[in-house]
Amino acid sequence: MQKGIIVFLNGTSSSGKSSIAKKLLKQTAMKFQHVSVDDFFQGFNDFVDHKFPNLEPANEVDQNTVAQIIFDPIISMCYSTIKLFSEMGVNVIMDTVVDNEKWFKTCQELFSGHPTLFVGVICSKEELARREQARGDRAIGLANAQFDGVYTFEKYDVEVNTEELSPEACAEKILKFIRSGETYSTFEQSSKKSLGV
Ligand SMILES: Nc1ncnc2c1ncn2[C@@H]1O[C@H](COP(=O)(O)OP(=O)(O)OP(=O)(O)O)[C@@H](O)[C@H]1O
Repeated sequence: MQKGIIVFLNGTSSSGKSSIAKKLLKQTAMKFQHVSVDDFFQGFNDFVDHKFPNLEPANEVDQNTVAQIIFDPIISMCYSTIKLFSEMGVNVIMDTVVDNEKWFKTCQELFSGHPTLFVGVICSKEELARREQARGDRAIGLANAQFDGVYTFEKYDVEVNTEELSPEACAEKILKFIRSGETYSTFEQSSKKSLGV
């Protein structure tokens, strides 16, 4: 049974991942599903808001504790969903920032044996800062904070520089690689420098 391709878009916030994903979804030559971790967090927030509208916490819970209790399982759920879709033969675009070694290794373990196309979505710090200002819906400095944790790889299957290429051209470059029939070996062989967990 043929597994679905996982298109792993590796880029910081504002690098252009969602814009590329939109173009991949719009074309008709090949079908994809778009899986973003944001949707899983949104689902959790909606669940709490609707199911527990009168929740009155008796304790202050700090961000680290929240992250340990709920962020990790939510992120795991997102990655597992991607794996499941691939197992079902569905092509998936993975649109989430993986900026630490722990989560990168988790993806590698989970996606082992699944064709994972490793795409470097490249953009300079200066342009990321400019986009962040222009968007107004992301914390200023977020991309810069993620930069060193995200761009730690020497090799990708496909590299797209979003300062030079439009989202359409980036999507076309990715599709061209898929059509070429080359195998995707880079992801399994990659390792992230130890940059914190
Ligand atoms: N190839 C491109 N050329 C020019 N501008 C771009 C390009 N790709 C994205 N942008 C612009 O950069 C901004 C961020 O793009 P996008 O939402 O695709 O990034 P992202 O990586 O998905 O960010 P996040 O992870 O924060 O959701 C948008 O304003 C978008 O219009």
